[in-house]
Amino acid sequence: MRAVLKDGYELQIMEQVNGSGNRVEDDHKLIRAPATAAQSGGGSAYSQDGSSRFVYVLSFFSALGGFLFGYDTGVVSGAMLLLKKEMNLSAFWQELLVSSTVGAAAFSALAGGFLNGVYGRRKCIMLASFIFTVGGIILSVAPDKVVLLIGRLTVGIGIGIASMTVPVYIAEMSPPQLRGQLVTINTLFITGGQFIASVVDGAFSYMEHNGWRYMLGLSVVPAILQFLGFFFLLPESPRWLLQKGNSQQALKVLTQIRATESVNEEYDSIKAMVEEEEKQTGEGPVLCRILACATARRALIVGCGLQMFQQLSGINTVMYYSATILQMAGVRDDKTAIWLSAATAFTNFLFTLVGVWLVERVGRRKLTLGSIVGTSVSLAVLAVGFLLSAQASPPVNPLDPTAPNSTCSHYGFCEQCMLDPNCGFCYYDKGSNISDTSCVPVDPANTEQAAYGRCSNATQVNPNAWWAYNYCPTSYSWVVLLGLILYLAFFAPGMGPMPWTVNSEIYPLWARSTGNACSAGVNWMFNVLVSLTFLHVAQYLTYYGAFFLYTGLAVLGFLFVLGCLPETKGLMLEDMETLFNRTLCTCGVLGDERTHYTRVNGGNLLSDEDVSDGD
Ligand SMILES: O[C@H]1[C@H](O)[C@@H](O)[C@H](O)[C@@H](O)[C@H]1O
Repeated sequence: MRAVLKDGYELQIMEQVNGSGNRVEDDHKLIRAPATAAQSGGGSAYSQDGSSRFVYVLSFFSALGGFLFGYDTGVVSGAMLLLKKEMNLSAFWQELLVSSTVGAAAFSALAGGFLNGVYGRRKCIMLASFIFTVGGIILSVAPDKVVLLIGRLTVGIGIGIASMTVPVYIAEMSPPQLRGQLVTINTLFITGGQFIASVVDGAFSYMEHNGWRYMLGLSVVPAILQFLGFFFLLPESPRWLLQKGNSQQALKVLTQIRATESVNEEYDSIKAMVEEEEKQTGEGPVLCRILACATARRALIVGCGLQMFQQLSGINTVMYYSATILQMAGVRDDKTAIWLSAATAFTNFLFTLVGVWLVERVGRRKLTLGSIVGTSVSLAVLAVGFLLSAQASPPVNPLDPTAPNSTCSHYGFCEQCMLDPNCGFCYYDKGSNISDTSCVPVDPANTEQAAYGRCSNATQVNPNAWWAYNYCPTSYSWVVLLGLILYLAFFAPGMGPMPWTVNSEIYPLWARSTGNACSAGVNWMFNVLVSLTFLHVAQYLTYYGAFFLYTGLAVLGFLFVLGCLPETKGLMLEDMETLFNRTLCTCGVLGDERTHYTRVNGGNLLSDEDVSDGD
C-alpha cells in the first residue's frame, strides 16, 4: 500500500500475505519526501532563468519533429496538383501517395514504442530526423511514381516515430509547471509546419515544371537542423537513463537541464519510482502488462480515446475540405483558393498558440472540455450551412439533346450532380443569377474541367462558363465559412494539442513508451479512416449528413472527456498513477506481496473506492 500523508510524505506499506490470504506482516518504507512548491506547480526552483532557457531550446529542437510531421502531411496536397499533371497520375496513385505516408506513420508509431524503450528518446528522435532527411532527398530526386511512393513511405516512418517520441521527451525533460506548455509547443509546430507547407505550395505552384521537387524536398532543412541539435546539444532523458540503471548520467543531465545543483529531491523521487516499478515489473510484453494493470489500463483507455475522438471530430476533413468550402464561398480561381487554404492553416496555427497560452492557466481538462463543446457546435453550424446550400441547390436544365448520354445527365439538381465523383456542374453566372445549368462528366485526367462542352478548357466553347466540381454555387456559403472559422478557433487550442500533451504525461514510466506508441498509432489509424472514408460518407449521407455525423461523434467525445479525463496540471510525472487509481490495482503482484495505493485526506486513510479522479 502507498500512503501519501497530509504533509506530502509518502509511505509504501508492504502487506505480506500468507498462503490462506491472511495478512501476516507490515513493513513501512519512505518512498518520497514532500514535493517542493515548484514540483507541485507553483514554486521557483525550476523557474530559474537558466533552466527555462535550456528547456525552451530543448523544446524547440525536439518540436522540429512536430514541424516535419505537419509539413510532410500538409505539403502533399499542393505538390499533387503539379505532380498529377507532370507524371500523369491516376486517381488511385494520387490517393496512394497521400495516404501511404499516414499509413506508414501508423505502423512506425507502434514500432516506435519498442525502439523508445530499448534505445531511448534521444536516439529515436535522431533516427526520425535521419529518416526525414533520407525521405526528403528521395522525394526531391524521384524519377517516377514508384520512387515517389518509396519516399512518401519513408517520411511516413519518420513521422510515426517523431509523433510518439517528441511529446514524451519534452514531458520528461520539463519541470512540472511548464510541462503542459512545452509539450503543447510541439503541436504548435505541427500546425506551423502545415501552414508553412501551404505557403511553400502557394509559392512553388507558379513553377509548373519541377516545382513539386522543391515542395517535397525542402523538409530536409529542418530535419538536418534537428539532427545536428540533438547530436551536439541535447542529452538523453534522465528518466530513461535511471530506468536503464545509468544513475550518474541521469543526475548529471538533471543538473544540466534544471541549471541548478539542487536537484536531489526530484532525482530521489524519480529514482524511488523507478525502484518501486522495478519491484513490480511482471513478466511478458509491456502491452499485456498494461492491460492487466487497472491504473495503466485506464490511462491507456483515456489516451487512446482522446486520440480517437481528436480524429473523429474531423479536423483533417475540415483542413482538406477547406479549399472546397472556400470555392463554395465564391473563390473560383485555383491560385486564390491555394492562398486561402494557407489562411485556413494559419488560423489553425494561431489558435494553437492560444492553447499554448491557456494550458497551464486553465488546465488540460477544462481546456479540452471547452474545446470539444465549441467543436461540436461549430460542426453543427457547418452541417446546417451545407444543409441550407443543398436545399437551395440550383436545378439542372432539361437535357441538351446534342449532349452525349451519361449517368450525369440523369440528375435533376446540382446537389446530386456534385455528389457523384464522375460529374460536375456547368453554368453561367450573371450576378446572382445562375442560368443554363448542366451536369456533365468530369475530365478524368483533370477535375478542374469538364470532359467536353463549354466547361472543358480544351474546346474553349465559352470562356464565361463556370465549372463546379465537388461543390454547388450557393448563397449560403457564409454559414459554411463561419462554421469553418469557429471550428478552427475551438478545435485548435484544445482538441488539437491536448491528446498529445495528456498522453505524454499519464503513463507510469514502465508503460510510457508503449502507451504513447499505442495512442499515436490510434491517432494515425483514425486519421486514415476518416480521410479515406470522407468522400464515400458524403456520397451516402450528403455533405450535411457527414457533418452531422461528425457532430454526433464530437458529442460522444465530450461525454468521454467529461467522464474520463483527470486534471494532470502541476503534478509530477511520478504522481500521475494515483489519478487513475479508483480500485485495487493488482498489477505486478510479486509473490505474496500485494501493492495497492491509497490517498490520504487530512491524515485519514481513504478506502480505494473513495478516491475519485481529478483532485
Ligand atoms: O494535433 C494535430 C493537429 O491538430 C493537426 O492540425 C492535425 O492535422 C493532426 O491530425 C493532429 O493530430
